[in-house]
Amino acid sequence: MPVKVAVNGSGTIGKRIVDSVLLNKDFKLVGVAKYKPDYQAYLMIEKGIPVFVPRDRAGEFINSGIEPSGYIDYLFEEADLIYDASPGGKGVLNKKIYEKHGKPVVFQGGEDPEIAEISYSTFCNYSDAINKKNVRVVSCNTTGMLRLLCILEKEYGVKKALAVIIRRAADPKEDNRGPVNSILLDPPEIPSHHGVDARTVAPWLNITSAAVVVPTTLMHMQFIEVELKSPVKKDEVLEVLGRYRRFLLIDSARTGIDSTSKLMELARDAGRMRGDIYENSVFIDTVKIEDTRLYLFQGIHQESIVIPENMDVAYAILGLEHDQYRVVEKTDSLLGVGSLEKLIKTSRHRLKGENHE
Ligand SMILES: NC(=O)C1=CN([C@@H]2O[C@H](COP(=O)(O)OP(=O)(O)OC[C@H]3O[C@@H](n4cnc5c(N)ncnc54)[C@H](O)[C@@H]3O)[C@@H](O)[C@H]2O)C=CC1
Ligand SMILES: O=C(OP(=O)(O)O)[C@H](O)COP(=O)(O)O
Repeated sequence: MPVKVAVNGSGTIGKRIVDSVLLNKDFKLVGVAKYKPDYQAYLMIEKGIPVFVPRDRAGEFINSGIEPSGYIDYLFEEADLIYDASPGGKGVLNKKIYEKHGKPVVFQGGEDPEIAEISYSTFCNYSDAINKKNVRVVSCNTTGMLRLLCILEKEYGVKKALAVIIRRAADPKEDNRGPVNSILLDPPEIPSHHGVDARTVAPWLNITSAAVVVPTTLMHMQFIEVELKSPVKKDEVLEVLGRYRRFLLIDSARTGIDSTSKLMELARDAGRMRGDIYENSVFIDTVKIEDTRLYLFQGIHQESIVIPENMDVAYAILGLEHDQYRVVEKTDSLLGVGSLEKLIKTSRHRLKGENHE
């Protein structure tokens, strides 16, 4: 029997969770909670997705020509698992409603860590999430940092890390946010919330982070410096990251991809849904090793990077699978994680005139 899933909120993250649930035969989407009768609601109805609405707003939907499938409380009652994809800070209010229904919930990174029993990132603490009632998937930048740092910890041990994060100002749809022509310290002190948040998942991690916001909507960019417990070679590190499909290794010299805009174009040209990049985009020419010290730049597509982890965590919460690697394999194959890597490698071989048959 597939697990019945409800999604509360259908903005940047919620709509992507909906699509990942629809791809997965282990899950059945009961429906989505919508709060405004906007074009997104029409689109969902067109796609056959049941839309549930607040009791006091049902009239607005019906007057706009949208026939809801029911009220939101019914959606939560029917579900085995709820995804909260509400605007940051609203999840804590929603939690009181979820508690009445007694269903497990996946919260997002815009909530405070206290909202859930644990904060989560698959490569760091999958097994801690098994059979938990409430789990919080950390935010996009923290997810990108933790994927890298938890793998490096496992392979080499991490002594210390620094993350300097160049944040996108807003998502592409958010025409109400700035800054314009500015570089904003976010916050105007060190550390930024990212390092602190990473330690809610990986308390062993000695990390400092700093962040600025710049006027772009496409992606975040992170400069990471890590001091490892043992010396490494660049090829070894790249081989390790390559084993995990959630890293897209970009060879800028050969592919010409040296910016977030070219990365986005690659994803769109490759036919990724919405042009999403679920992987950490690691620029391999920036991977520099000095004995035990490693430096690199990685691009993080904020709209989609947390979707694989949101999918993985359902298997842990519901106790469906105890082996994180089997879960990652399933999620990655459903979302096509790793497919861009193949594309880049193939074109690289073609550039070198090698036979890739
Ligand atoms: N947008 C991003 O780059 C990322 C966002 N996150 C986190 O994901 C969460 C959702 O963010 P976005 O999708 O960007 O927000 P969003 O603003 O794009 O979407 C939020 C959705 O929730 C709906 N909503 C409004 N009131 C609600 C309520 N009381 N309960 C449930 N839903 C309600 C809105 O109508 C909208 O559809 C936040 O915690 C955010 O911090 C995490 C990673 C990346
Ligand atoms: O979770 C995010 O960023 P973060 O990891 O820097 O906190 C998302 O890009 C949301 O950021 P926002 O709070 O600027 O909308």
